[in-house]
Amino acid sequence: MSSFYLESNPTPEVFDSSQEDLIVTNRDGIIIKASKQSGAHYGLTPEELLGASVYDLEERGIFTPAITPLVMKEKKKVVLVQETPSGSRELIMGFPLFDGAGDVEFVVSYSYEWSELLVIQEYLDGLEAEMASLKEELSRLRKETVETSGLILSSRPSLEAFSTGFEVAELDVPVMVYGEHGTGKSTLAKEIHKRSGRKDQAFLSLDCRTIPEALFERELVGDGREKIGLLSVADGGTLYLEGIDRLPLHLQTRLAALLKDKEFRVGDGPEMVPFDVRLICSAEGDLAGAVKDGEFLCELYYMLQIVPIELRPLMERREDLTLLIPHFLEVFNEKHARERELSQELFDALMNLPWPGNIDELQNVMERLVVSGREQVLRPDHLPMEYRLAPASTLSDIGLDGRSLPSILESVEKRVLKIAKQRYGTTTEMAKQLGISQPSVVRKLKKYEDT
Ligand SMILES: Nc1ncnc2c1ncn2[C@@H]1O[C@H](COP(=O)(O)OP(=O)(O)OP(=O)(O)O)[C@@H](O)[C@H]1O
Repeated sequence: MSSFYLESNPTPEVFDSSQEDLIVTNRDGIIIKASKQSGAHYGLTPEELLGASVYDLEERGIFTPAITPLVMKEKKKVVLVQETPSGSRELIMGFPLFDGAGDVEFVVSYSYEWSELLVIQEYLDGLEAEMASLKEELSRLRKETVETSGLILSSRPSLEAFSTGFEVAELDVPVMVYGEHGTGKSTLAKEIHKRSGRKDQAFLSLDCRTIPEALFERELVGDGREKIGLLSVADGGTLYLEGIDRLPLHLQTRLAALLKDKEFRVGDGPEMVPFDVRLICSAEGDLAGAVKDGEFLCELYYMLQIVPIELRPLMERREDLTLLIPHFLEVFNEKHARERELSQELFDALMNLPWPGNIDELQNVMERLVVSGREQVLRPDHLPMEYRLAPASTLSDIGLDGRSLPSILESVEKRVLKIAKQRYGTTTEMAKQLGISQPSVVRKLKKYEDT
């Protein structure tokens, strides 16, 4: 029941000055107030309406039908369409006004001419068309963001990783992407989505490394009020969970339950909402090892580890690096309207840096190079300070006086190891580049650690 209660006067001052078509009737159906605009649609003046009975007007075919009896009966707002004697159509809304005992004492009716509504309809149609074109634009933009053009896949490890991803893209199975920070895990996830049957739906990411624990579940399922969960927004699409290995155990349990049930409860409501989302996850660490150490839930591991793909560090993808350097030079030259070139020395230096931050780090250094200085040809000394390698030692730097050959060779070995560590980052790569075994590299590093 509507709750308009009548305090005293049902027809305040504002009613008399109203430009709208308003009529007030009492509970007997007698019109006790009629605004200046009322009656025009029925071919009557407001004065002719005042004191008339709506039942009479209905019988005379003027109000077809009258709204007051319906509001009296329903005791709530009623909306209907009237045919007027002139043949026009009116949309009428009637509201009850109640007395202190809760009975309908007056009925206020308000009418709009159909043609006015047509204007509103036209406006709504316009809005709808605008919405449709915005939706189209959004989906185009979404596709564009996902379409990461300019992929460089030249080394065997990256070719293998991406082609596995492309092969399984169409299969509706979870994918687990392993790799260090900045190796291209989210790029691969987007490529898989783009090539899957879900490509026209959303691709959303959630970074498990940075999301506060207390917000994780709310982020996924929403709160039933203002927050819509990712599982709803990405329904039919793909959800990329970054750094799943950093998710605390109790949230892993929650995630496993959600994935098992394929439905969730929003807020405190009784309703269970099903979802259909393909998961792609990434991890920097070794998940199998984490399972063994009791740090990763075995059940969740088996749910996610269907297609594991590994992206190797950039340092082990030299063929990619050779192309990524000129690629980013071109990208940033264009972005900053520069025409920088790389000297061969700088190119060699870039090729020999260890890039622990992988492609992200390379990208950052390339942008810094392009925007720094004024010279067109960039040299190694244009590199940010922390990337400039100490000049290679020459034998003349090594003190020979009074030293035995083994002691001099040890000094040389120590320097070589220091540079190799800086350049290649991992002991595996150092071993590969220096042509010795990895345990031998570890042993030598240990030997020179304290000297
Ligand atoms: N094969 C590639 N060719 C060209 N650019 C690439 C390639 N792979 C990744 N990139 C670019 O490298 C940057 C890092 O990639 P991405 O964000 O996918 O790495 P990530 O492993 O997901 O990083 P993080 O662990 O920090 O989330 C991005 O700017 C991306 O566009």
